[in-house]
Amino acid sequence: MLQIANLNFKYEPANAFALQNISFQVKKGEVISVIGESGSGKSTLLRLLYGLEDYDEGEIEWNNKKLKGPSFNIIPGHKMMKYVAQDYDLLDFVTVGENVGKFLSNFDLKTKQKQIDEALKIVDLLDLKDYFPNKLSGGQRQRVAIARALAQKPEILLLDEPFSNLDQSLKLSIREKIIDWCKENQITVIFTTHDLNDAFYTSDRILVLQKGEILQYGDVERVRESPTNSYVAKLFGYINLVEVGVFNKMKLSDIDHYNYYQLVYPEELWLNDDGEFIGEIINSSFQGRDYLIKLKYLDFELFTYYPYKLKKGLQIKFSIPNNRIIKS
Ligand SMILES: Nc1ncnc2c1ncn2[C@@H]1O[C@H](COP(=O)(O)OP(=O)(O)OP(=O)(O)O)[C@@H](O)[C@H]1O
Repeated sequence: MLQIANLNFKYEPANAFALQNISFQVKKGEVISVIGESGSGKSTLLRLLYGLEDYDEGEIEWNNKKLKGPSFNIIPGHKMMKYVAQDYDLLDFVTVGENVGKFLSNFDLKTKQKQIDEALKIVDLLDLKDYFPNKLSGGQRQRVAIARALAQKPEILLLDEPFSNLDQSLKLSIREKIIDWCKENQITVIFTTHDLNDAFYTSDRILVLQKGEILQYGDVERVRESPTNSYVAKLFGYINLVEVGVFNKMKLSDIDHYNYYQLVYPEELWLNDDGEFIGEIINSSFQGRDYLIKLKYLDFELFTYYPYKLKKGLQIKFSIPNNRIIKS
Protein backbone atom coordinates (compact mmCIF):
# COMPACT_ATOMS: atom_id res chain seq x y z
CA MET A 1 0.00 0.00 0.00
CA LEU A 2 1.21 3.49 -0.91
CA GLN A 3 0.20 6.03 1.69
CA ILE A 4 0.55 9.75 1.25
CA ALA A 5 -0.39 11.93 4.21
CA ASN A 6 -0.62 15.71 4.50
CA LEU A 7 2.04 16.38 1.90
CA ASN A 8 3.05 20.01 1.34
CA PHE A 9 5.61 21.11 -1.19
CA LYS A 10 6.94 24.42 -2.47
CA TYR A 11 9.48 24.95 -5.26
CA GLU A 12 12.18 27.31 -4.03
CA PRO A 13 12.10 30.30 -4.20
CA ALA A 14 8.36 30.28 -5.03
CA ASN A 15 5.98 31.53 -2.36
CA ALA A 16 2.96 29.41 -3.22
CA PHE A 17 2.68 25.70 -2.51
CA ALA A 18 2.86 23.59 -5.68
CA LEU A 19 1.16 20.84 -3.68
CA GLN A 20 -0.82 21.25 -0.50
CA ASN A 21 -2.59 18.92 1.94
CA ILE A 22 -2.13 15.93 -0.32
CA SER A 23 -3.42 12.71 1.29
CA PHE A 24 -4.44 9.55 -0.52
CA GLN A 25 -3.78 5.82 -0.58
CA VAL A 26 -3.15 3.41 -3.41
CA LYS A 27 -3.37 -0.35 -3.04
CA LYS A 28 -0.88 -2.72 -4.63
CA GLY A 29 -1.78 -3.39 -8.27
CA GLU A 30 -4.19 -0.46 -8.60
CA VAL A 31 -4.11 1.90 -11.58
CA ILE A 32 -4.62 5.56 -10.71
CA SER A 33 -4.86 8.42 -13.17
CA VAL A 34 -4.08 11.95 -12.10
CA ILE A 35 -6.00 14.63 -13.95
CA GLY A 36 -6.30 18.39 -13.66
CA GLU A 37 -5.69 21.50 -15.70
CA SER A 38 -2.20 22.52 -16.78
CA GLY A 39 -0.11 23.67 -13.81
CA SER A 40 -2.31 21.90 -11.23
CA GLY A 41 0.65 19.88 -9.91
CA LYS A 42 0.37 16.51 -11.67
CA SER A 43 4.06 16.18 -12.67
CA THR A 44 5.17 17.59 -9.34
CA LEU A 45 3.23 14.87 -7.55
CA LEU A 46 5.00 12.15 -9.55
CA ARG A 47 8.40 13.77 -8.90
CA LEU A 48 7.71 13.81 -5.16
CA LEU A 49 6.53 10.20 -5.12
CA TYR A 50 9.65 9.11 -7.00
CA GLY A 51 11.91 11.00 -4.61
CA LEU A 52 13.22 13.74 -6.90
CA GLU A 53 12.10 16.56 -4.60
CA ASP A 54 12.26 17.02 -0.85
CA TYR A 55 8.80 17.63 0.52
CA ASP A 56 8.36 20.28 3.19
CA GLU A 57 5.81 18.46 5.35
CA GLY A 58 3.91 15.20 5.42
CA GLU A 59 4.76 11.59 4.72
CA ILE A 60 5.04 9.12 1.87
CA GLU A 61 5.09 5.43 2.80
CA TRP A 62 5.25 2.29 0.70
CA ASN A 63 4.40 -0.88 2.61
CA ASN A 64 4.91 1.03 5.86
CA LYS A 65 8.42 2.20 4.90
CA LYS A 66 8.96 5.94 4.79
CA LEU A 67 10.15 7.33 1.46
CA LYS A 68 12.26 10.47 1.55
CA GLY A 69 13.52 12.98 -0.99
CA PRO A 70 16.95 13.44 -2.61
CA SER A 71 18.58 14.88 0.52
CA PHE A 72 18.23 11.47 2.14
CA ASN A 73 19.31 9.25 -0.78
CA ILE A 74 22.69 9.07 -2.52
CA ILE A 75 20.99 8.44 -5.86
CA PRO A 76 17.64 10.23 -6.19
CA GLY A 77 14.72 7.96 -7.12
CA HIS A 78 13.44 4.96 -5.21
CA LYS A 79 14.63 1.55 -6.43
CA MET A 80 11.28 -0.23 -6.46
CA MET A 81 9.70 2.57 -8.54
CA LYS A 82 10.26 3.55 -12.13
CA TYR A 83 9.39 7.01 -13.40
CA VAL A 84 8.95 7.87 -17.06
CA ALA A 85 9.16 11.65 -17.35
CA GLN A 86 8.13 13.66 -20.38
CA ASP A 87 11.74 14.00 -21.63
CA TYR A 88 12.25 10.18 -21.98
CA ASP A 89 16.00 10.42 -21.21
CA LEU A 90 17.18 7.91 -23.87
CA LEU A 91 20.76 7.27 -24.92
CA ASP A 92 21.04 8.06 -28.64
CA PHE A 93 24.35 6.23 -29.25
CA VAL A 94 23.09 2.76 -28.30
CA THR A 95 20.22 0.78 -29.82
CA VAL A 96 16.62 0.67 -28.70
CA GLY A 97 17.22 -2.82 -27.27
CA GLU A 98 20.26 -1.63 -25.31
CA ASN A 99 18.29 1.33 -23.98
CA VAL A 100 15.53 -0.96 -22.77
CA GLY A 101 18.09 -3.28 -21.14
CA LYS A 102 20.17 -0.47 -19.66
CA PHE A 103 19.26 -1.21 -16.04
CA LEU A 104 18.90 -4.99 -16.32
CA SER A 105 21.40 -7.41 -14.87
CA ASN A 106 24.06 -8.87 -17.22
CA PHE A 107 24.34 -11.97 -15.08
CA ASP A 108 22.18 -14.07 -17.41
CA LEU A 109 22.24 -12.56 -20.89
CA LYS A 110 19.55 -14.87 -22.27
CA THR A 111 17.10 -13.80 -19.57
CA LYS A 112 18.06 -10.19 -20.19
CA GLN A 113 17.23 -10.49 -23.91
CA LYS A 114 13.91 -12.15 -23.03
CA GLN A 115 13.02 -9.28 -20.70
CA ILE A 116 13.94 -6.71 -23.37
CA ASP A 117 11.87 -8.49 -26.03
CA GLU A 118 8.89 -8.87 -23.73
CA ALA A 119 8.92 -5.16 -22.88
CA LEU A 120 9.33 -4.13 -26.53
CA LYS A 121 6.44 -6.38 -27.53
CA ILE A 122 4.12 -4.68 -25.04
CA VAL A 123 4.77 -1.31 -26.68
CA ASP A 124 4.78 -2.82 -30.19
CA LEU A 125 8.39 -1.92 -30.97
CA LEU A 126 10.16 -5.26 -31.26
CA ASP A 127 10.82 -4.55 -34.96
CA LEU A 128 12.88 -1.49 -34.03
CA LYS A 129 15.07 -3.22 -31.44
CA ASP A 130 18.30 -2.59 -33.41
CA TYR A 131 17.50 1.00 -34.40
CA PHE A 132 19.08 4.01 -32.74
CA PRO A 133 16.64 6.25 -30.83
CA ASN A 134 17.59 9.37 -32.78
CA LYS A 135 16.03 7.73 -35.86
CA LEU A 136 12.68 7.34 -34.10
CA SER A 137 9.61 9.56 -33.92
CA GLY A 138 8.56 11.27 -30.69
CA GLY A 139 5.88 8.65 -30.08
CA GLN A 140 8.33 5.79 -30.66
CA ARG A 141 10.86 7.34 -28.27
CA GLN A 142 8.12 7.61 -25.67
CA ARG A 143 7.36 3.91 -26.09
CA VAL A 144 11.04 2.98 -25.71
CA ALA A 145 11.15 4.89 -22.43
CA ILE A 146 8.04 3.06 -21.23
CA ALA A 147 9.49 -0.30 -22.30
CA ARG A 148 12.70 0.44 -20.36
CA ALA A 149 10.61 1.01 -17.23
CA LEU A 150 8.47 -2.10 -17.81
CA ALA A 151 11.53 -4.31 -18.38
CA GLN A 152 12.63 -3.63 -14.82
CA LYS A 153 9.30 -4.88 -13.39
CA PRO A 154 9.03 -2.16 -10.74
CA GLU A 155 6.60 -2.37 -7.86
CA ILE A 156 5.32 1.09 -8.72
CA LEU A 157 5.29 2.64 -12.17
CA LEU A 158 4.93 6.42 -12.48
CA LEU A 159 4.13 7.66 -15.97
CA ASP A 160 3.92 11.33 -16.93
CA GLU A 161 1.54 11.73 -19.90
CA PRO A 162 2.46 8.27 -21.22
CA PHE A 163 0.14 8.26 -24.22
CA SER A 164 0.40 11.90 -25.24
CA ASN A 165 2.47 11.31 -28.37
CA LEU A 166 0.57 8.32 -29.75
CA ASP A 167 -2.04 8.52 -32.48
CA GLN A 168 -5.51 7.33 -31.55
CA SER A 169 -5.47 3.80 -33.04
CA LEU A 170 -2.02 2.94 -31.70
CA LYS A 171 -2.83 4.47 -28.36
CA LEU A 172 -5.86 2.25 -27.78
CA SER A 173 -3.95 -1.00 -28.30
CA ILE A 174 -0.74 0.03 -26.52
CA ARG A 175 -2.61 1.55 -23.59
CA GLU A 176 -4.50 -1.70 -23.12
CA LYS A 177 -1.38 -3.86 -23.41
CA ILE A 178 0.60 -1.79 -20.89
CA ILE A 179 -2.20 -1.70 -18.34
CA ASP A 180 -3.08 -5.40 -18.78
CA TRP A 181 0.57 -6.38 -18.32
CA CYS A 182 0.88 -4.23 -15.20
CA LYS A 183 -2.34 -5.73 -13.79
CA GLU A 184 -1.07 -9.27 -14.49
CA ASN A 185 2.18 -8.47 -12.72
CA GLN A 186 0.48 -6.62 -9.84
CA ILE A 187 2.37 -3.43 -10.63
CA THR A 188 0.87 -0.29 -9.13
CA VAL A 189 0.53 2.41 -11.79
CA ILE A 190 0.07 6.13 -11.30
CA PHE A 191 -0.10 8.17 -14.49
CA THR A 192 -0.98 11.72 -15.46
CA THR A 193 -3.19 12.50 -18.41
CA HIS A 194 -5.17 15.24 -20.10
CA ASP A 195 -7.37 12.72 -21.86
CA LEU A 196 -10.35 11.57 -19.84
CA ASN A 197 -10.65 8.48 -22.02
CA ASP A 198 -7.31 7.29 -20.63
CA ALA A 199 -8.77 7.61 -17.17
CA PHE A 200 -12.09 5.98 -18.07
CA TYR A 201 -10.70 2.95 -19.81
CA THR A 202 -7.74 2.11 -17.64
CA SER A 203 -8.07 3.40 -14.11
CA ASP A 204 -9.42 1.93 -10.93
CA ARG A 205 -9.57 5.43 -9.53
CA ILE A 206 -8.93 8.99 -10.60
CA LEU A 207 -7.38 11.76 -8.60
CA VAL A 208 -8.36 15.29 -9.57
CA LEU A 209 -5.94 18.11 -8.77
CA GLN A 210 -6.66 21.82 -8.82
CA LYS A 211 -4.04 24.41 -7.92
CA GLY A 212 -2.00 21.81 -6.04
CA GLU A 213 -4.87 20.39 -3.97
CA ILE A 214 -6.89 17.23 -4.32
CA LEU A 215 -10.44 18.08 -5.29
CA GLN A 216 -11.67 14.53 -5.61
CA TYR A 217 -10.34 10.97 -5.44
CA GLY A 218 -12.50 7.99 -6.21
CA ASP A 219 -13.56 5.43 -8.75
CA VAL A 220 -14.20 6.83 -12.19
CA GLU A 221 -17.93 6.15 -12.28
CA ARG A 222 -18.50 7.80 -8.92
CA VAL A 223 -16.49 10.90 -9.79
CA ARG A 224 -18.44 11.33 -13.03
CA GLU A 225 -21.77 10.71 -11.33
CA SER A 226 -21.06 13.09 -8.46
CA PRO A 227 -18.31 15.56 -9.30
CA THR A 228 -17.32 17.76 -6.37
CA ASN A 229 -17.83 20.93 -8.37
CA SER A 230 -17.98 22.41 -11.86
CA TYR A 231 -14.14 22.26 -12.28
CA VAL A 232 -14.26 18.46 -12.01
CA ALA A 233 -17.40 18.24 -14.17
CA LYS A 234 -15.77 20.31 -16.93
CA LEU A 235 -12.90 17.81 -17.16
CA PHE A 236 -15.44 15.35 -18.57
CA GLY A 237 -15.84 17.29 -21.82
CA TYR A 238 -19.22 18.56 -23.09
CA ILE A 239 -21.57 19.23 -20.19
CA ASN A 240 -24.59 21.42 -19.44
CA LEU A 241 -24.36 23.63 -16.38
CA VAL A 242 -27.64 25.40 -15.81
CA GLU A 243 -28.95 27.66 -13.09
CA VAL A 244 -30.90 25.82 -10.42
CA GLY A 245 -34.67 26.17 -10.98
CA VAL A 246 -34.62 26.31 -14.79
CA PHE A 247 -35.21 22.59 -15.35
CA ASN A 248 -36.23 21.42 -11.93
CA LYS A 249 -38.89 22.43 -9.49
CA MET A 250 -36.47 23.80 -6.94
CA LYS A 251 -37.23 27.36 -5.98
CA LEU A 252 -34.28 29.70 -6.07
CA SER A 253 -34.81 30.32 -2.39
CA ASP A 254 -34.35 26.58 -1.68
CA ILE A 255 -30.71 26.81 -2.50
CA ASP A 256 -27.98 29.40 -2.76
CA HIS A 257 -28.24 29.55 -6.55
CA TYR A 258 -25.11 31.66 -7.03
CA ASN A 259 -22.99 28.86 -5.63
CA TYR A 260 -24.72 25.86 -7.20
CA TYR A 261 -25.64 24.59 -10.67
CA GLN A 262 -27.66 21.78 -12.08
CA LEU A 263 -25.29 19.50 -14.01
CA VAL A 264 -26.75 17.63 -16.98
CA TYR A 265 -24.51 15.40 -19.09
CA PRO A 266 -25.42 15.48 -22.81
CA GLU A 267 -26.79 11.93 -22.73
CA GLU A 268 -29.16 13.01 -19.94
CA LEU A 269 -30.88 15.57 -22.13
CA TRP A 270 -33.47 13.55 -24.06
CA LEU A 271 -35.01 14.73 -27.31
CA ASN A 272 -38.55 13.29 -27.32
CA ASP A 273 -42.08 14.22 -28.32
CA ASP A 274 -43.27 14.15 -24.73
CA GLY A 275 -40.61 16.59 -23.58
CA GLU A 276 -41.80 19.46 -21.42
CA PHE A 277 -39.33 22.00 -22.84
CA ILE A 278 -38.92 23.28 -26.40
CA GLY A 279 -35.51 24.24 -27.76
CA GLU A 280 -34.14 25.34 -31.12
CA ILE A 281 -31.37 23.46 -32.92
CA ILE A 282 -28.25 25.61 -33.42
CA ASN A 283 -26.07 22.97 -35.05
CA SER A 284 -25.25 19.26 -35.34
CA SER A 285 -21.64 18.08 -35.60
CA PHE A 286 -20.66 14.54 -36.45
CA GLN A 287 -18.74 12.81 -33.64
CA GLY A 288 -17.96 9.49 -35.30
CA ARG A 289 -20.82 7.44 -33.89
CA ASP A 290 -23.53 10.05 -33.44
CA TYR A 291 -24.07 13.81 -33.67
CA LEU A 292 -23.32 16.36 -31.00
CA ILE A 293 -26.39 18.59 -31.03
CA LYS A 294 -26.26 22.15 -29.78
CA LEU A 295 -29.65 23.63 -28.95
CA LYS A 296 -30.85 26.90 -27.56
CA TYR A 297 -33.32 27.13 -24.71
CA LEU A 298 -34.00 30.63 -23.30
CA ASP A 299 -30.49 32.08 -22.97
CA PHE A 300 -28.81 28.68 -22.59
CA GLU A 301 -26.86 26.70 -25.17
CA LEU A 302 -27.25 23.02 -24.36
CA PHE A 303 -25.57 19.86 -25.63
CA THR A 304 -26.98 16.45 -26.34
CA TYR A 305 -26.22 13.48 -28.61
CA TYR A 306 -28.50 12.18 -31.33
CA PRO A 307 -28.06 9.44 -33.96
CA TYR A 308 -29.05 11.74 -36.84
CA LYS A 309 -28.23 15.20 -38.06
CA LEU A 310 -30.90 17.76 -37.11
CA LYS A 311 -31.70 20.81 -39.18
CA LYS A 312 -30.62 24.20 -37.91
CA GLY A 313 -33.61 26.21 -36.67
CA LEU A 314 -35.75 23.12 -35.92
CA GLN A 315 -37.94 23.51 -32.83
CA ILE A 316 -37.65 20.34 -30.76
CA LYS A 317 -39.06 19.05 -27.49
CA PHE A 318 -36.79 17.71 -24.81
CA SER A 319 -36.83 16.55 -21.22
CA ILE A 320 -34.24 16.33 -18.47
CA PRO A 321 -34.94 13.44 -16.16
CA ASN A 322 -32.09 14.07 -13.77
CA ASN A 323 -31.65 16.51 -10.93
CA ARG A 324 -27.97 16.66 -10.04
CA ILE A 325 -26.94 19.78 -8.15
CA ILE A 326 -23.25 20.60 -7.82
CA LYS A 327 -21.16 23.43 -6.46
CA SER A 328 -20.04 26.10 -8.89
N1 LIG B 1 11.09 23.54 -11.42
C1 LIG B 1 10.11 24.36 -11.03
N2 LIG B 1 10.39 25.51 -10.35
C2 LIG B 1 9.41 26.33 -9.93
N3 LIG B 1 8.10 26.12 -10.16
C3 LIG B 1 7.76 25.00 -10.83
C4 LIG B 1 8.74 24.07 -11.31
N4 LIG B 1 8.10 23.07 -11.94
C5 LIG B 1 6.77 23.36 -11.86
N5 LIG B 1 6.57 24.50 -11.20
C6 LIG B 1 5.26 25.13 -10.89
O1 LIG B 1 4.53 24.21 -10.08
C7 LIG B 1 3.16 24.18 -10.47
C8 LIG B 1 2.75 22.77 -10.86
O2 LIG B 1 3.48 22.38 -12.04
P1 LIG B 1 3.36 20.94 -12.67
O3 LIG B 1 4.36 20.85 -13.78
O4 LIG B 1 3.42 19.92 -11.60
O5 LIG B 1 1.87 20.98 -13.26
P2 LIG B 1 1.15 19.93 -14.24
O6 LIG B 1 -0.23 19.76 -13.70
O7 LIG B 1 1.98 18.72 -14.41
O8 LIG B 1 1.08 20.76 -15.60
P3 LIG B 1 1.05 20.23 -17.13
O9 LIG B 1 -0.27 19.54 -17.30
O10 LIG B 1 1.13 21.50 -17.92
O11 LIG B 1 2.22 19.31 -17.33
C9 LIG B 1 3.02 25.18 -11.61
O12 LIG B 1 2.56 26.40 -11.07
C10 LIG B 1 4.42 25.33 -12.14
O13 LIG B 1 4.63 26.62 -12.67
